[in-house]
Amino acid sequence: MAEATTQQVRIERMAYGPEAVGRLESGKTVFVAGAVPGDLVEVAVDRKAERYCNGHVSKVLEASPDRVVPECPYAAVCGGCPWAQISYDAQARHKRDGVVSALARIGRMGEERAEALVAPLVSPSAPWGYRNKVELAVVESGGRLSLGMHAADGSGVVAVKACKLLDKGHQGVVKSVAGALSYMANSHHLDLERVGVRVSTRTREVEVALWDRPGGFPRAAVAKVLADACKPTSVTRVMQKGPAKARKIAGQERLAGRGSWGEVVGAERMRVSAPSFFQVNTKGAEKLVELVMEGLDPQEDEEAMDLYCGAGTFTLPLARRAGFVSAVESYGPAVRDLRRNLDEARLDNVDPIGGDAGLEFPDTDADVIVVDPPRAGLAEQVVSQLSDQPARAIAYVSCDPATLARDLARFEEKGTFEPASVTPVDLFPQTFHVETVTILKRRAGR
Ligand SMILES: C[S@@+](CC[C@H](N)C(=O)[O-])C[C@H]1O[C@@H](n2cnc3c(N)ncnc32)[C@H](O)[C@@H]1O
Repeated sequence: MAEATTQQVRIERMAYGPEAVGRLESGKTVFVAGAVPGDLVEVAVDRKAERYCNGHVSKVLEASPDRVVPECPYAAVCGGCPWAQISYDAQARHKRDGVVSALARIGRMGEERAEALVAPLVSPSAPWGYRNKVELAVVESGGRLSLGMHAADGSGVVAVKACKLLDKGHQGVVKSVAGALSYMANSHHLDLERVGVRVSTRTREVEVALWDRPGGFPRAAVAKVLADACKPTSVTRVMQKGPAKARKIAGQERLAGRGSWGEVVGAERMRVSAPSFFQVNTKGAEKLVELVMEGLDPQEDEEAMDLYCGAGTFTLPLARRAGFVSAVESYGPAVRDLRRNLDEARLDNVDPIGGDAGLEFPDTDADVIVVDPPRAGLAEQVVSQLSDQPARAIAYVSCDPATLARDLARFEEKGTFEPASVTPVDLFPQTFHVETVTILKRRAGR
């Protein structure tokens, strides 16, 4: 049956994505942008696929009790806060439900076991003003450069006066950096692909990272205009190669200041270079470290392993407590950051290994292990290698409930480790993303 272009839909739940889910008159699933579970809305259908449709709210007919007016005036047009129309309590409920559902279905645990395993969601930060990083999109049209936030409908950039997700003292930096660079582009050729800004209330450091391709670049003029706009402590240029998404870099140049960004996480001071991963929510990162340390309780006479370790968020606190740490990271800039952070912390009981976690899996017997892979989760080979370890516990930090659930099912098949707890942590309020810390314990007799 052909779907009408506008239909009344009762919204049932949130997807693990920006949209809410309901059913069209035909029974077909529709993913609706801007909706809240419990709403009765008029949906404008934008896209029809064989088994589902996508649409957006054209009118709210009956508002859900969980619907709120977003705190940010750009929420409807900017892609940064797709859940901003949902009250924070309801966001927290839907995130936990999403984790339970992934474990029950993809992890093949069943609803009852998943419900018992998943702890209440932990919210380490305020629901707004929690980010230490923002990434500005850049669009060139008719010889003019526009910088701003990615538009929710993918149609370019949204110019904003401030980003309410960014740390309170720095929300206006988006406008000053965007304004300064678009002004400069009137007189200089700037072939920017994106601009990253990292800020810290704790260290007062602000870094602007300009992502482009190798070639000529008005270094001094850019450094000067940014110094006037936002007094950064570091300005760097990151030259990419290959597809922009792959984030492979041909080189990095320090244009002004320190050439990296500093943050304090718990008791540790860390420096991170622009291309390296660092959690965007510092209080959230601290909560992850706390949950991992509580779950593993590393001892002085024990050996630890930290796979996908980045610049060392877990490596440093592990090295303070365990006798020795083998830390593996595949991305060159992050390995260099890790080495520098270990040097500055005067920690010499870590073996920093550059390479793929599976190929360079440490040739050692660990007592406790941390894994914190990207969204793709663990390679099947890594689950096997971990299952062959004599460790008493593994902390699995995940940013994707679906791949976590898949990997827990693989651990179950191997039979050595079983999950003792899964704690969802909200590092990304106003979005669908949810982080989890799973503690796996060695099964009795294994
Ligand atoms: C989610 S981040 C976690 C980083 C770090 N644990 C932290 O909290 O800051 C995942 C890290 O894994 C690294 N990575 C991605 N694929 C990898 C692989 N196959 N082997 C080792 N590291 C990898 C990425 O470069 C990134 O630094």
